[in-house]
Amino acid sequence: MKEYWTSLASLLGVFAFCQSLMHSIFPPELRFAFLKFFNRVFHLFSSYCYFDITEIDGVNTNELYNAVQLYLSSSVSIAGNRLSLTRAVNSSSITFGLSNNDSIVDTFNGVTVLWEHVVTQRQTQTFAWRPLPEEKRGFTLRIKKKDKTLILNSYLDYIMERANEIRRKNQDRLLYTNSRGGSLDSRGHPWESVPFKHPSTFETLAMDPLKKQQIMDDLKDFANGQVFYQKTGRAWKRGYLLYGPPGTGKSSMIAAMANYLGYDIYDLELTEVHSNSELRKLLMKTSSKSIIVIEDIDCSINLTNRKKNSSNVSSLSRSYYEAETRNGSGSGGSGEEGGNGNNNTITLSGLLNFTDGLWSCCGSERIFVFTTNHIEKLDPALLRSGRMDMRIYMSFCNFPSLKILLKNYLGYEEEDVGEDLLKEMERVVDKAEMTPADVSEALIKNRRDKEKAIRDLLEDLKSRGERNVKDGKLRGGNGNLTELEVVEEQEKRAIDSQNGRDEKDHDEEEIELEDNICR
Ligand SMILES: Nc1ncnc2c1ncn2[C@@H]1O[C@H](COP(=O)(O)OP(=O)(O)OP(=O)(O)O)[C@@H](O)[C@H]1O
Ligand SMILES: [Mg+2]
Repeated sequence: MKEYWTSLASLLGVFAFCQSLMHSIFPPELRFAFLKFFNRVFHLFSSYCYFDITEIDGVNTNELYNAVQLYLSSSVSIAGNRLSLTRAVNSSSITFGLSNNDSIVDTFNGVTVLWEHVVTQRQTQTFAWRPLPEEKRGFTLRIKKKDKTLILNSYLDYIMERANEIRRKNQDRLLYTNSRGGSLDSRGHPWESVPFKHPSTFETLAMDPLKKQQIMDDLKDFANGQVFYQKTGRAWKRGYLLYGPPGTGKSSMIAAMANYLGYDIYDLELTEVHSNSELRKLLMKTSSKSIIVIEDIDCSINLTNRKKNSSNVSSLSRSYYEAETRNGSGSGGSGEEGGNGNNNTITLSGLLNFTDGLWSCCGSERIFVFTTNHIEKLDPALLRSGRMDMRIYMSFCNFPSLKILLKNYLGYEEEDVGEDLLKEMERVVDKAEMTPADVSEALIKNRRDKEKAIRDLLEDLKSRGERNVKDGKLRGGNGNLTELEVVEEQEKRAIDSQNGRDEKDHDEEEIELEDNICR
């Protein structure tokens, strides 16, 4: 051991001597050339190669630098003992990072690499369009030469992907709206955004637990389904239709979906969109991993009459034709649209293209959610599978939902309520047809006195149930209208109206055809 130290000291001594000799004998240019040469020889024989990832590339920020910083933050937070902490704008969490000139080892597919965070003082401020930071920051990646192909092909991609995930997790999600009408912001963006902080989650959502689990599984399958969608040649998107009476949790469900998947929400206000092409532009400006929501689709716009009375143009193509000519003239709707006196120039075809056509694939991993209180009013074209992959009926408060609400608002488990009261509630809850919103209100009102809250709620449930039976609102021998019956009834009505419309459309088309032939 002693010998080893002696030889190392003598080697260093020789090196120092050579250096001082160089300083005294050789001019700086020669010294620099020698060092460069020495460096080259060293790299030639070294088994490592190095990659520099600087923070600023020319005058642009290097995205890879930010990605590496974020990526390393996930491993540094566990391993490092001197860390830098940052908190980004729009973020409610803190990110750990490597301190200046610190290094860390990472392993990828069995290959070990070394990252060094290099910070040096910027020497002179060269001319730049924007002031550069005083410090020059960058990462140096050291890898074995034999691993170069693997690293360059997949490691850096992996880092970018992981960084995006971390960014999404750390950053507050955004809620976008197009309420500014067709006007653009200074960056040419048609959407305005605010941080999205809705507290609704699947845990707080009152609905049948089995149905809830089904929806959660469906969402997870979708989010993890990149390979599946690619393999089957389908666009990576999914449509959900939420329907049911007001106050049954449709909007809360959307918030829960966004919180569950970590997606942004685009709340599309159809009445603010003036044409099909504007709709397309809005779609193009949405990001992937997002939920595009059209609430109360039956009220937003008259979308039921896809085919309209027309003189000499096929009605379906007419709706396209109308939209396009109006776009061409640049007007916001001249009044002849659809022949229904409605100034809005969006057509059902435009909307279907938005969710379903080629344009819908200009991003990926997107969910479309439509909500309505009246499924029977919707055009069947909107309901067909592929467009609405899942139709979810949000029902009046039933017993499983009631138990969830009691837990949410009073912190009560079943045993806290008491067996008799619980049975009584179970007996009356379906007949009462109270929405979860009504039940929530009743519980919030008395949340300081939990027993009173339960008593009042039970009274409320009973009196509403009796009233419903008396008014003949409920059907069946015992006056019970089951949730299944409600769903069946609504869907049947929707399908009936589809058949009716199809027949009517068919007749109209035949008349049109005859007219055209005569002409
Ligand atoms: N299923 C539910 N689970 C938990 N809370 C609910 C549920 N349904 C309604 N609520 C409560 O009632 C309020 C209103 O619900 P929400 O806005 O989600 O209903 P909605 O179905 O979207 O109504 P509308 O059809 O009028 O838009 C929510 O703030 C929530 O607190
Ligand atoms: Mg709503």
